[in-house]
Amino acid sequence: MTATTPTPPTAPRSGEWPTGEPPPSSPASLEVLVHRLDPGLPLPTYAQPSDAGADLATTQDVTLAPGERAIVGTGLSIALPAGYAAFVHPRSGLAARHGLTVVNAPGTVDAGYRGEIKVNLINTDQSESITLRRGDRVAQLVIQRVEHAVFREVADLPESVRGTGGFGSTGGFGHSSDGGPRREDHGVRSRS
Ligand SMILES: O=c1ccn([C@H]2C[C@H](O)[C@@H](COP(=O)(O)OP(=O)(O)OP(=O)(O)O)O2)c(=O)[nH]1
Repeated sequence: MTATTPTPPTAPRSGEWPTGEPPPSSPASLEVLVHRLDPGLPLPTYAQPSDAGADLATTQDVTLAPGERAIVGTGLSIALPAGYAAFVHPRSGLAARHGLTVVNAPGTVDAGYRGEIKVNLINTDQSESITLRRGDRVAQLVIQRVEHAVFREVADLPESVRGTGGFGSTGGFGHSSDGGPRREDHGVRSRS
């Protein structure tokens, strides 16, 4: 038998997928058990093969007045493998067009949760109501691996470049690294 010499990997060019191949058109798949509490509604659906979020539909009609919240059902319960969580995110289009978002974005669905996935919606528009009909796609579910930390208490933490600088410590709207004058946000006030 002739020994084959393994082909050395070619170094990826800048911007290229590391193997030299085009990137996969869809992410690696994970089997997630799903139970339809409302068989009239679809399973979570990825609108495009490479989407991170699978759309979730509301089980009920609801009208949200400006500033109003509502918890809607999705008719779905799932069993995630241990080490995963699902996150209920808003849909960008509804947020941009109507101000519809998720109050607790992203909502966290724990691996052990077997109840119905619910969506806590809020209409942030100041003047327009929004009416959602049963079956409308109101949110998206992103499934991710999560780590469980082992919290090890120490007297001092290792140093870092940011250190203890928190909210706004790198400046206002201006870029902090371009050497130019920074546009600070002194004039910006949040409404109370
Ligand atoms: O947008 C969401 C967020 C949560 N849940 C469900 C799944 C989750 O596992 C459970 C509890 O959520 P979370 O832990 O965020 O809520 P909590 O207020 O901390 O409640 P708990 O004391 O039950 O942990 O509620 C949803 O259906 N939708």
